[in-house]
Amino acid sequence: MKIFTAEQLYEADKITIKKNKIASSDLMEHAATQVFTWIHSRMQGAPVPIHVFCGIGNNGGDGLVLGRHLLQHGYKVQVYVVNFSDQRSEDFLLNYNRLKDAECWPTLIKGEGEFPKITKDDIVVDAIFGLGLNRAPEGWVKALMQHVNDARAYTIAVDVPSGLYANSAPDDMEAVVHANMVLTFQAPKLSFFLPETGKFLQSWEVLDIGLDPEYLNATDVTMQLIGKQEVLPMYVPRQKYSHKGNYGHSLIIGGSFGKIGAVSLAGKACLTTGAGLVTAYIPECGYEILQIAVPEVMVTSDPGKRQIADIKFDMAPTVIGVGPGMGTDDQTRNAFAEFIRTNECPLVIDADGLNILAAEKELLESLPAKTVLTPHPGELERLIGAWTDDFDKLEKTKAFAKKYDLVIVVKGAHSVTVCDQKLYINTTGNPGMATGGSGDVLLGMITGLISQGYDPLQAAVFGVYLHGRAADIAVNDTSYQGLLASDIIDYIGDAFIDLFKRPEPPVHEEEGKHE
Ligand SMILES: NC(=O)C1=CN([C@@H]2O[C@H](COP(=O)(O)OP(=O)(O)OC[C@H]3O[C@@H](n4cnc5c(N)ncnc54)[C@H](OP(=O)(O)O)[C@@H]3O)[C@@H](O)[C@H]2O)[C@@H](O)CC1
Ligand SMILES: Nc1ncnc2c1ncn2[C@@H]1O[C@H](COP(=O)(O)OP(=O)(O)O)[C@@H](O)[C@H]1O
Ligand SMILES: [K+]
Repeated sequence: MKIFTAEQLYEADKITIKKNKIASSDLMEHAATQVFTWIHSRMQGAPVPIHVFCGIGNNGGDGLVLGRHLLQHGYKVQVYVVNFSDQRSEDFLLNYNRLKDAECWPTLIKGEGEFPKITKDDIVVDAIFGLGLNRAPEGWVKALMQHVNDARAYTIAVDVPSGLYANSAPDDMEAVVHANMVLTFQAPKLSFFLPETGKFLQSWEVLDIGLDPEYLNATDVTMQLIGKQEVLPMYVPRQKYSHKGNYGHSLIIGGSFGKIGAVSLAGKACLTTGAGLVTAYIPECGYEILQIAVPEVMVTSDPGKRQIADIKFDMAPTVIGVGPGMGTDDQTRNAFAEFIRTNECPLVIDADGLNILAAEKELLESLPAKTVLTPHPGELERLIGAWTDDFDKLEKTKAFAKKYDLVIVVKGAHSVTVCDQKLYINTTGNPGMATGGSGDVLLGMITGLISQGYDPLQAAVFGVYLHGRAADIAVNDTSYQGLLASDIIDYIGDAFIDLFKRPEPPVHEEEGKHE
């Protein structure tokens, strides 16, 4: 799914109005009616008090339209105008008058003494600020937002939680509405997926408000949300007459005394994702451990007993995954540096491989084009330096990826793959994955996909998707707490099968009956 910037959405707005010869108020009516339908289909007329807070721009206008529909359907609704300015947008005014014609007089809020009482069993609709926010809300407006947050009522934000920008960090983290649900127009916004801003919402849904599909299809975006629809076209089926030689030979380099498990996880994940052959290159101490732990993986041992000391192997791998459990001992560091200087094979690098690269930045110049790096935030910071906020982090990662021609997977709740100035934001995965070893599994999976012929960007995007999806299926059996990295491997097969499952048809109230 495409993620548009606020500017692109404003442009789509204009084009839709012009092309369809409609008034902007028609678009507002349509958009806000979708919000109404969403709420109405869930509340079914329940007499729960609904507080609709409207700003004075078009986001507020949406709130007024919604208020009118709720009222006309008999809901217990109170509409407030958050009067932070005496200006009003044209469509706000139009809908203000329509609301009055429907015999509803919104309450004007002009200061702190005028905040309404909200209980936690009420419903709040936040239509204070939308995409037009251009500075931090201050004074009593900020206090009102905090009043809403303190009430802990179920809060539905229209388009965006007020105080949040679509594609930059809020100026004041205290001046943002916390939304249980965001009903966002036409496309999700980048800020929904980054840790510092995503925390302001629990869930989101896109409402199709009918913006011009031709414009939306033709407009190039630099950000994409990656779900099943996006990865399915990447999937390459297995051929009937193929043999293991068709699916590549992966080499996994890593491990040290006490951390052989990291290689065993990566090697097994690599095979389970479909690599034809996998060899592990590890220090001598891990030889028997690995042979016993994963019999399908072949093992070559390094001359170093407890850590890698000199990376030399007698084979021609299709791809090399390097770093898990490797350590950063001086000997290992020298061996890794020498390996990077002479290597020409495609690479996927994680963990200590990244730490050594961060300490010896000149090595970055020797990486093959489109080498995949999979840093967690700590490793990323060592590589690219500190950032001011999540958006700055992505900009810096883009610049770094461009400079060295890399594919970088910024790992997190929504892992973001960065390549050629574009962002691919993953939608699968869950907090159960915050457990030791899950990154090793990811390295193995991406390596396994490159081994089979996926290009590095596709391997990263598809690998991150499958990794998260496997964990999402696994937690049905394991719980979040009980999920281990090895469980993710056990469910990789289910994640592949799931690619071809259609969503269940909606169930009617009569249990078990499908439409
Ligand atoms: N795009 C679409 O497809 C469609 C969009 N629609 C809806 O329009 C929404 C965008 O509406 P919008 O442009 O009128 O901006 P909105 O967020 O209501 O408010 C801006 C107002 O607030 C002010 N202001 C800003 N920051 C401030 C601050 N910190 N503290 C105080 N004031 C501040 C600013 O004025 P200023 O003071 O800067 O002169 C301005 O008056 C969008 O999110 C969606 O809900 C749908 O109806 C139809 C289809
Ligand atoms: N809260 C979360 N939601 C979704 N995915 C997560 C979450 N926490 C961690 N992950 C995923 O788990 C993996 C953790 O990797 P990493 O930190 O390198 O772990 P380790 O070093 O223990 O192997 C990443 O792919 C990350 O995206
Ligand atoms: K809002």
